[in-house]
Amino acid sequence: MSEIDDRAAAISTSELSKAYGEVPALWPIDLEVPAGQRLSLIGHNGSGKTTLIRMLAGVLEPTGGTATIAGHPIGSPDARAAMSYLSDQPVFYDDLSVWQHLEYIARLHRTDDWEDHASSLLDSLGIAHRADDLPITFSRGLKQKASIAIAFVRPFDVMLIDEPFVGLDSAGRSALLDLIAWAHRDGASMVVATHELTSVSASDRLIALSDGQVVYDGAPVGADLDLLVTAAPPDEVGDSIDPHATTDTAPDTVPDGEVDDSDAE
Ligand SMILES: Nc1ncnc2c1ncn2[C@@H]1O[C@H](COP(=O)(O)OP(=O)(O)OP(=O)(O)O)[C@@H](O)[C@H]1O
Repeated sequence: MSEIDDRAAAISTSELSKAYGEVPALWPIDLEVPAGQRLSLIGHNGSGKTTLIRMLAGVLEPTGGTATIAGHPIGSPDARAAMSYLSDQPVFYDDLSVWQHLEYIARLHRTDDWEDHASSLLDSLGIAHRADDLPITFSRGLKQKASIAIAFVRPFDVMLIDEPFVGLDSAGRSALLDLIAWAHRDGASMVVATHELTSVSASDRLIALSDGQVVYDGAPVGADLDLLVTAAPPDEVGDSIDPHATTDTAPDTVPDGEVDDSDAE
């Protein structure tokens, strides 16, 4: 018998949307991700995955709608405290080593006994020997590994992960999959946007986006992943896809000439 999880939903959105100028990047989406769920987000290039993740992370202003993380409005201090965000574009402080990044983030989130956890993260990612180096001097893959360690060193209820496998060697990929599985087993909600379709089957749930609209929301098992990443938006979707309900109106408030407004954390 499964235990009842009475925590607030990991993610809840109501008509959350984003447009750039007159172009909708994400149509209004109503999404409920229960606490503890492991969700994979797939879709073709430009389908809206990063847009959704960045709005949830509180680093990109929505055009319309609302959303919460662990019951807290996105962008609020409580939402940031509950959520760890692993961006697709690693950003580091110029003058901090990997270890100093880990210490800074752990202390910022008042993490006790972080050193052992930090050491084991660096070991599992194979970068313990680079702990005292500046991550800004790293290769793309090493930066990604440092960024993964930083995301996992602090406590979180929800982790938002965008394209985490880019640049990773097979050992790094496998270490990351282990970390995601470990955090999920520990009760965290994991949302992973990815083109790495082989990683999807371990999820509880799969959502596919196409041109900013949900074209599939269901179990990963049995889903035709190759078809889903090339699927047209709902009004053109074929019978083999189970389209999820979306609104058929474009985002209502469209700011003029808006550009992506952040990488700031
Ligand atoms: N700063 C921006 N200004 C204008 N349009 C943007 C901006 N950022 C994203 N877009 C557009 O929003 C749409 C969704 O982009 P998004 O980055 O969310 O896609 P994605 O699914 O993450 O793509 P990829 O798989 O290539 O990472 C695309 O059409 C993209 O061109």
